Amino acid sequence: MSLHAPGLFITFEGIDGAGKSTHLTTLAERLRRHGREVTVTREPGGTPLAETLRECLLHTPMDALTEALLMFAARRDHLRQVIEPALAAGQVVLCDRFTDATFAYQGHGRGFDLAVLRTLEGWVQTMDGGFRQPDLTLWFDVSPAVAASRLSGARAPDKFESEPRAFFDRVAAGYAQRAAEAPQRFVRIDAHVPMDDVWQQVEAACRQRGWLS
Ligand SMILES: Nc1ncnc2c1ncn2[C@@H]1O[C@H](COP(=O)(O)OP(=O)(O)O)[C@@H](O)[C@H]1O
Ligand SMILES: Cc1cn([C@H]2C[C@H](O)[C@@H](COP(=O)(O)OP(=O)(O)O)O2)c(=O)[nH]c1=O
Repeated sequence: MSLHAPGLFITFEGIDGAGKSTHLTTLAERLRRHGREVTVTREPGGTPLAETLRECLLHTPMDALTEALLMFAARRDHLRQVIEPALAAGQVVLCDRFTDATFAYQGHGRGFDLAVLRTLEGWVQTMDGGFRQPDLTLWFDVSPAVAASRLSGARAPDKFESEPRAFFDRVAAGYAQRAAEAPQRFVRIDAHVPMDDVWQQVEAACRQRGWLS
């Protein structure tokens, strides 16, 4: 019999300014109070190598294939060094973005070939124990106009946040498509509403699965 609860892999997705980081922090606190060990991490990033790649990805212009390859290279290192060991130890891994972001941003935002992304997803997420996908993806769905108003003045925009509104319209449509393709993995969170109401939806998704009481 396992000595600890099974690991859980929960990803947070949505356009910049949707409220992912805010609610990831709250969920981490709640799960810890509920007795779980929680690893909080992010993509691109989460390991020294992946954080180095993040710096390039967020600030250096490059073509869409280069961007997709670096995203997946960072992801492979992150899976091997952080995510898989934490899951094997029975922890909850809360990850700010994962592969759905690559489909939404590089695929739909930049118009890069989705079939190539599917191939890369298959290679990169095949681990010793099988194909790794999140147990749950919380998709913070908010209109690009609302997200932009939340971000304005909040922080200096990076390469992606500097993209025009039309880019974020495509990214948002990309998330909707990924969610429609995997309805058992995705939960749509209506992120237009006040923070407390957003949190209620996150909490409900976790309670339904028995992860919070
Ligand atoms: N539901 C909400 N209503 C109003 N403001 C919000 C809401 N959720 C987050 N914010 C604010 O919007 C900004 C961006 O939130 P953040 O969690 O950093 O988004 P993301 O991680 O998705 O980019 C922050 O200033 C945050 O306080
Ligand atoms: C994981 C990932 C992120 N991104 C982009 C989306 C974000 O604009 C950016 C960094 O994500 P994020 O950490 O959410 O930025 P911030 O710290 O400013 O909130 O990287 C991709 O384009 N593809 C990906 O696969």
